[in-house]
Amino acid sequence: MEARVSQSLQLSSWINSDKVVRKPSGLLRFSEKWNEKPRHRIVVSCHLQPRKAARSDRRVQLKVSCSSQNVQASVLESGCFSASIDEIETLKNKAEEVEEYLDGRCVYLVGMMGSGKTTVGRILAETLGYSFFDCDRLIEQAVGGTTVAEIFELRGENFFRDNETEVLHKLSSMHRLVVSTGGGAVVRPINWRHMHKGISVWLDVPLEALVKRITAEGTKSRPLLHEESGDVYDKTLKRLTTLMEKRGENYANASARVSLENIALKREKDVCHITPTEITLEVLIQIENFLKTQRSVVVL
Ligand SMILES: Nc1ncnc2c1ncn2[C@@H]1O[C@H](COP(=O)(O)OP(=O)(O)O)[C@@H](O)[C@H]1O
Ligand SMILES: O=C(O)C1=C[C@@H](OP(=O)(O)O)[C@@H](O)[C@H](O)C1
Repeated sequence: MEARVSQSLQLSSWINSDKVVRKPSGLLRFSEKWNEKPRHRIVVSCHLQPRKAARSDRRVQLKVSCSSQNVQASVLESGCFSASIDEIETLKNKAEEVEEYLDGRCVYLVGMMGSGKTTVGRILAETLGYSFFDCDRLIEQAVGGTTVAEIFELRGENFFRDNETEVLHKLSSMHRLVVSTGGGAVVRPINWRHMHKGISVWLDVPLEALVKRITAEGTKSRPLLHEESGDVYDKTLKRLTTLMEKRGENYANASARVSLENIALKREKDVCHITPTEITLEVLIQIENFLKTQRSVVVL
């Protein structure tokens, strides 16, 4: 069922769809359900800028929400991002090239908390026609609907990590998934055994940018950030620096690395202005590079 949900999200299949309802506000709404019984439903809302702009300037707000009667709503999550039509086309073309090499293998996004695994993961899944899963949400469900922060507080980090390993184990037997892992999933070698069944990508974001994102969002949902005292920016930076020192080598186990500093250099932009769509494109490029190299090694 998961695969069917994400396939219907492929941009080509819905953006040209006859079922799209156009409203004067510029809102396009597309709703689809499967089977005779309305068990699975997906709603895609797409805001096109109403003004007349050059094609490359027109931006699309994509909002995706999915629900299913037999899968809890938080598994099939909602997301929102903005991209130009040209960017979407470039992403789609790159995804088509990468799919040939990827051959249905899962993609695991790893990286520090706040590195954009969830944001980029959703776009990547949609672009590849894969299903998206967020490990933290799956752990919360496995433990009975409590939040990650509550699990840490009531059951401790080890209990959380055991559940994380179990979730990765289960996901590793599946195909065509993009998985957003928790920032600490890279520490246990057993988790790498599961993730290496697919392709792993490290979203490498400079600490200062991470701190800006996390403090803007609030640190409440991230229990490992509550151990320092003082100003929220300083203590978050301090804690992330310590975690990064411990985990840097672990992240480097990933099949591919996407460095925001490198993207910023390439695009002559500030790191903080690199969009999730630009990062997703780089993820696809790096996956392709890795898989091409792997293929050429096998041929030799
Ligand atoms: N490229 C980006 N530029 C600016 N903010 C971003 C970017 N990617 C993600 N964010 C924001 O950073 C925060 C953390 O992103 P998220 O995807 O939840 O990270 P993770 O899943 O790695 O913890 C969110 O508020 C998100 O909107
Ligand atoms: O870095 C970590 O150890 C953690 C990161 C969190 O996930 P995100 O990376 O999605 O924030 C979550 O798994 C938990 O709070 C522990």
